[in-house]
Amino acid sequence: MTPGAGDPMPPRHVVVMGVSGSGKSTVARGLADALGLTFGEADDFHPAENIARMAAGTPLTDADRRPWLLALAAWTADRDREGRSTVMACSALRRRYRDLLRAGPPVLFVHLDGPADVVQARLAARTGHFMPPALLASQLALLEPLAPDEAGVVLDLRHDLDSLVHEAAAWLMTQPATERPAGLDGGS
Ligand SMILES: Nc1ncnc2c1ncn2[C@@H]1O[C@H](COP(=O)(O)OP(=O)(O)O)[C@@H](O)[C@H]1O
Ligand SMILES: O=C(O)[C@H](O)[C@@H](O)[C@H](O)[C@H](O)COP(=O)(O)O
Repeated sequence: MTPGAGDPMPPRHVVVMGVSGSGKSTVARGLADALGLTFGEADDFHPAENIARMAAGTPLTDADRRPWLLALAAWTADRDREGRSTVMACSALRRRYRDLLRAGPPVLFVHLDGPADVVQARLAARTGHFMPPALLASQLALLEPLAPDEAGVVLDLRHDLDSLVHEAAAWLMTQPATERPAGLDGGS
């Protein structure tokens, strides 16, 4: 595999996770820019029906999410085959969702966590996004924090963007290359 620009090591894959409004997209973009990683926005992978459902104030079901999560894992596997490291903004609220995201190449998680009132205020101030602030309660109810056996770190979403990017990048530097399952072909 040929490493891409700014990619001295084998490809690595990061998912910035958290509830809607936690700052995933902002931090993931910042991290991608800082480290020269390929950025992915999970919102862009939702079929139109999922977007319409959320915009109408109805939380997605696990069945709604499954094909979406599989498409995200396939995108990561494709970039991996190209030798590109990635960072994706994806809610990844439940362990079973993260298991689907981990189905191909290994994935490291950066969970942006913090008080609901801070997130609620951010959602109330955010414009031009399909996700209604009222869905935050369902997202918080669904959220399963990273378990000790999941490769990841929890960062305080109240920190400013530069700090969060530095914290995430510093943590990534401490992570050894993850062992890959024998015969890994990127999940296809
Ligand atoms: N660290 C931060 N500090 C202050 N505001 C932030 C921070 N990160 C994101 N925001 C703002 O909060 C809102 C939600 O961020 P966004 O990245 O869209 O969250 P998500 O992708 O998790 O839904 C946006 O308006 C964004 O500009
Ligand atoms: O699984 C879900 O319920 C959705 O994917 C949701 O978690 C996601 O957060 C929305 O796409 C809103 O987009 P933002 O998270 O960017 O607000």
